[in-house]
Formats: sequence, structure tokens, C-alpha cells
Amino acid sequence: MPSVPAALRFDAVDLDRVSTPVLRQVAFTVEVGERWAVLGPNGSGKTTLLELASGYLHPTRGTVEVLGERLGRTDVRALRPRVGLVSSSVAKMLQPGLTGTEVVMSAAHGALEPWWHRYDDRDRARARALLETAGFGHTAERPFGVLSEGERQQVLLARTLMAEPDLLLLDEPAAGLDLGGREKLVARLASLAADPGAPPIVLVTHHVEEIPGGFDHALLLRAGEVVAAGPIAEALRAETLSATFGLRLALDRSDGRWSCRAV
Ligand SMILES: Nc1ncnc2c1ncn2[C@@H]1O[C@H](COP(=O)(O)OP(=O)(O)OP(=O)(O)O)[C@@H](O)[C@H]1O
Repeated sequence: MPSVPAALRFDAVDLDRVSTPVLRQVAFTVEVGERWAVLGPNGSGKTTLLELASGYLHPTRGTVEVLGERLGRTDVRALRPRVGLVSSSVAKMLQPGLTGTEVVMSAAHGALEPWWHRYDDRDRARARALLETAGFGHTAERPFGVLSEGERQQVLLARTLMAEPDLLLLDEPAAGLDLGGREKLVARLASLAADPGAPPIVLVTHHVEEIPGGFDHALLLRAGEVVAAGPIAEALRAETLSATFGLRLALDRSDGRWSCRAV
């Protein structure tokens, strides 16, 4: 039987920007079925790592394999639609007048606006079902531009899931959300994490409190280098987190959720 390729594999990856190293010797592997949290201070290279994982950047040295395809040896135009990316840069490209349903539906054909393609009733029903499942059915008919930050993030997540990606990448989805918005998003991600049909997930976040229950792996980055990577109980510890942020930190876990403070 052929073995299933890893969802994401970085091997000795360096990424230089204007000859400045941004990532150095980064190595980790996300297997199918795994859910990873990526943590690190501002500027440590988290977004850059997602840009490689989504095929928008190529490594300067080393190898990146996405869904079994090696960057530099594959047509990224065919690869990118298989990778779902939730990031603020996508939100900025959407027309504020589109309804929640239209924003979600537009993903079915990889477009930013729904009228560039024909949609059928099944597309519309599926888009609405994704919003309903998240508990955000009330956004279906509202213009995207008037939605709250929390509602927008849920619509963007539903939009990304609409395209049925084989790998799901999230770049700080809880940034700017209030406590309620954050908890609803974390709950939605926890239910995705528990869904065996959901794709592998890589979530970039600044806060351990935003790691949903069921996330089983962590990658800690400091100044472009891996401090720890692997199963979450080993990679995410007070020592590794302290080394990552250059602070003495205490880390707690309760009911599958994490919390952290300086000591
Ligand atoms: N286009 C670019 N040209 C030059 N340097 C860049 C470019 N994009 C990012 N960088 C630099 O690369 C480093 C890593 O940036 P990146 O956005 O990946 O960090 P991050 O960990 O996501 O940060 P944050 O938590 O603040 O979002 C930073 O020092 C940044 O200034």
C-alpha cells in the first residue's frame, strides 16, 4: 500500500529576505491528521513559515514539501488551491458589500467575488450550512463590511473550509477579537480538531490561551530558529516557552486549555 505523504515537511529550511536570514535550519513534519500550534515573538518568522507552506515563497536553502509536492519542482498554481489559508490579507481583498454567504461561496471556485463564476443551489446551501455549523448563520445575509471582527473571522474560516482544503493554515485568527469572539473561535477550531474528516491544521498564534483543545503538536520559533517542535506535551513547556520569549514563564494546562504568565 502506498504510504500517505506528510501534509507538510520542512527540512533544513533557510529563508533570506534582502540577504537577511528570516528562517534558519527550520525542520518539522506535519503528518495527516495532526493539529499544530506555532508560537513565537513578533518577527520570529511565523507568517513567513505559512507563506512557504502555502506556496507563496520558496526556501532559499533546504526543502519544503507541501502535500507531497516539493516546492521548486511542482506547479504551485495547482498546489495552492489545495491549501486553505485564513489570514487578514485575504480579508482585505474581499468586497465589503458581499454577504456572508457570498464570501463563503466564492471560495468554491477559488475566486474573490461570486459573480465571476456560476454558483448553484448546492454551493449556496453548503455555504450557509458551514456558517450555521459555526453558530454564525446570522451572518449569511449581512454585508461582510459591517460584520464584527469575530464574525468576519468565522466567515473567513467557513470560506476556507468551503474549498475543502487538504491542509488548513491559520495566521493569528483570534487577533483583535474580544473574549467572547476568541472563545467562540477557539471552540470552533477545537471541534474541527476533533473531526477526523478535517484536514491537518497549522495555527499561528501569539497566545497559548488561543490553542484549541485537541491540538496535539507545537512549534516554537525564536528569531527564525526552532526552539522546540513535536508533540505538544514535550514541545510546549515552561522551559521552552521561556526560551522562546526570553522571559521566565509559568505554564498551566487545565481542561485541555493552556495559560501562561511571567514569574
Ligand atoms: N517582504 C519582506 N522583506 C523584508 N523583510 C521581511 C519581509 N517580510 C517579512 N520580513 C521580515 O522577516 C521577519 C519575520 O517576519 P514574519 O512576518 O514572518 O514574523 P512573524 O513571526 O509572523 O511576526 P508577527 O508576530 O509580528 O506577525 C521580520 O523581521 C520581518 O521584518
